[in-house]
Amino acid sequence: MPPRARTVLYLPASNARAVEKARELDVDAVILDLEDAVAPEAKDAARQAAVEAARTGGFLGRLGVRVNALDTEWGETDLTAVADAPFAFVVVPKIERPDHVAAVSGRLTAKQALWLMIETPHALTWLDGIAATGGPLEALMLGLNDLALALRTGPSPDREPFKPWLSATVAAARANGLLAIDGVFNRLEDEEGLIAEARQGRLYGFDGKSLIHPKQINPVRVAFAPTEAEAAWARAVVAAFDDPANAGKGAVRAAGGMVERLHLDQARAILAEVA
Ligand SMILES: CC(C)(COP(=O)(O)OP(=O)(O)OC[C@H]1O[C@@H](n2cnc3c(N)ncnc32)[C@H](O)[C@@H]1OP(=O)(O)O)[C@@H](O)C(=O)NCCC(=O)NCCSC(=O)C[C@H](O)C(=O)O
Ligand SMILES: [Mg+2]
Repeated sequence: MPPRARTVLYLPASNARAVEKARELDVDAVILDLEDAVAPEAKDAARQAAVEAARTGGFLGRLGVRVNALDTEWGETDLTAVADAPFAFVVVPKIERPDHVAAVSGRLTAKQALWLMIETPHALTWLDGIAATGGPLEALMLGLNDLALALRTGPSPDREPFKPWLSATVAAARANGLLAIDGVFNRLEDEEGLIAEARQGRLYGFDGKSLIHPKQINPVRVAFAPTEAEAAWARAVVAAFDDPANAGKGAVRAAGGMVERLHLDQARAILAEVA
């Protein structure tokens, strides 16, 4: 079972204050960014700061690092440095094809998982092959800022142009036992919009969402947790199958509808999330 990843917080590894703050934040995962959040002139210092932060430890969430794309001048140095540090996972951006994944997988330590950003048109066309590469691969993360740019999509309140890719990413992740992490929400002051987008992501099947600010943590954690109605449904399903009158039945009545044993598994999964 992959680890919980409802709340995944990015921060620039070059921002010492944010790194310090991230240690006390109750998130499922923290990603120290070496890529887009770090200016070119700060790349070397950020890499060093990330490695030091990992060695010092003390983060409540699992600690990951996002390296620069492997075809940039920093990618190779980043990968060598972070593979030598105690990061639980390494995020690689701008992956385009399955053979790119194989080149990275062999560079990580046995304890490091690999998370891949799906954020280029090529990655969309190679999605199934990328997701099936196995090895240390643990998660697919959508990079919707880069995708919007590359696909030339326009703004849409409901992420209309991305809907096929939201579904395809979740399907590729599910088919390969991976986590599916939704993209970031850029509008820092729009909590209502953040909640709506997080709920949409959960509806599409994502395990969690990428975050860029501490104030996004709580709304997203709540949006990804089972609702009271879902928990009530799950309790009713479990109770129905526990009822001796239903012993040996595959399909029974519960919560006003028909449920089968597959729903019992779903109900147990929901109750495990509530706990
Ligand atoms: C977006 C920000 C630049 C905003 O910064 P700022 O206005 O300075 O923040 P605040 O003053 O509101 O900060 C309040 C306190 O919280 C700390 N803080 C802020 N952000 C973070 C964070 N992400 N993690 C931890 N702590 C954070 C501040 O230090 C303040 O602390 P204190 O001094 O104690 O009050 C900034 O939030 C930021 O840099 N966010 C992260 C940006 C980032 O990492 N981007 C890269 C990943 S997203 C991406 O690339 C998407 C993908 O690739 C795609 O293509 O879509
Ligand atoms: Mg990106």
